[in-house]
Amino acid sequence: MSEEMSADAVQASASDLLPPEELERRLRAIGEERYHIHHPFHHLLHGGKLTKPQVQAWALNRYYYQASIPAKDASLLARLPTPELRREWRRRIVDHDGDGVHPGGVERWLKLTDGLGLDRDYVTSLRGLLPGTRYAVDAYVNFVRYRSVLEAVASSLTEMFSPNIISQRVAGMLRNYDFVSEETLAYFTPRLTQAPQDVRFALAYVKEHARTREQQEQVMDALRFKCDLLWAQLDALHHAYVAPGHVPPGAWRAAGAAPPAAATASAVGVP
Ligand SMILES: O=C(O)c1cc(C(=O)O)c2c(n1)C(=O)C(=O)c1cc(C(=O)O)[nH]c1-2
Repeated sequence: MSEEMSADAVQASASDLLPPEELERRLRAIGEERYHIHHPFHHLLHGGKLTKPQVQAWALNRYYYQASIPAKDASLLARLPTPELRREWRRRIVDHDGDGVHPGGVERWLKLTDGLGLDRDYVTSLRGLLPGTRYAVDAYVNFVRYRSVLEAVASSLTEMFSPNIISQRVAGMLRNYDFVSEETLAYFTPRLTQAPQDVRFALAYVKEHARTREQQEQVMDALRFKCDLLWAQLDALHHAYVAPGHVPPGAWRAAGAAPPAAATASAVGVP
């Protein structure tokens, strides 16, 4: 009997709507736990522990994230029901794509890959991407395309935590690497003001539009999903370029790096 009652109590609390401030508190707690600021690759990057080719690999792979953001925002824009919402979301696309006069984030990211000595045509061809990068980024674009508008908006909320990671990354990289400069890292400067603006809107939206406990859970799950896909991108980089150093066939390798074992074997006639 008492067991049944406690099951009922659990059921009742699961269906209780959280006050919006409590939803926000839980969202922030998800970031505290799961954001990629805790990933070992991030610590190596800003701590100056990576070689230039490893930093090049990061920039090359992350280009795909940057280039895909406006595509995911455009697919959401098409589903937004009011001019006010569309105007807000359109601003994000301009932030990334530029307006034809002022460069946007994608172009600024290419300044970073240029500055690191990567060939622009090769970067934008996406030929050197890690499979893990491709799958993680595509999962984000598809999530936004196929889930509810509420979940799609919620999945952008990792930006609540991005000013911290960006500040740490930029300060650390400028201090620790002689091959980067303020100019090559200029991508990040506008993000420090754009991200909080994006977040103000997205957070207010989910707090207002998650009207059932189930929807609030969906919002939290969307943020977990997004944290995971950012994490998975750094996992892929770490596995390929730090340890154990298994670069997948076809993925970018530093000039002069050893070819894959299979290629070496076949070159000397070993089956
Ligand atoms: O540097 C970072 O670690 C980082 C993280 C994130 C994020 O948390 O999703 C974004 C960005 N940067 C970023 O530059 C950016 O334009 C961006 C857009 C979005 C989004 O989900 O719409 N996230 C992020």
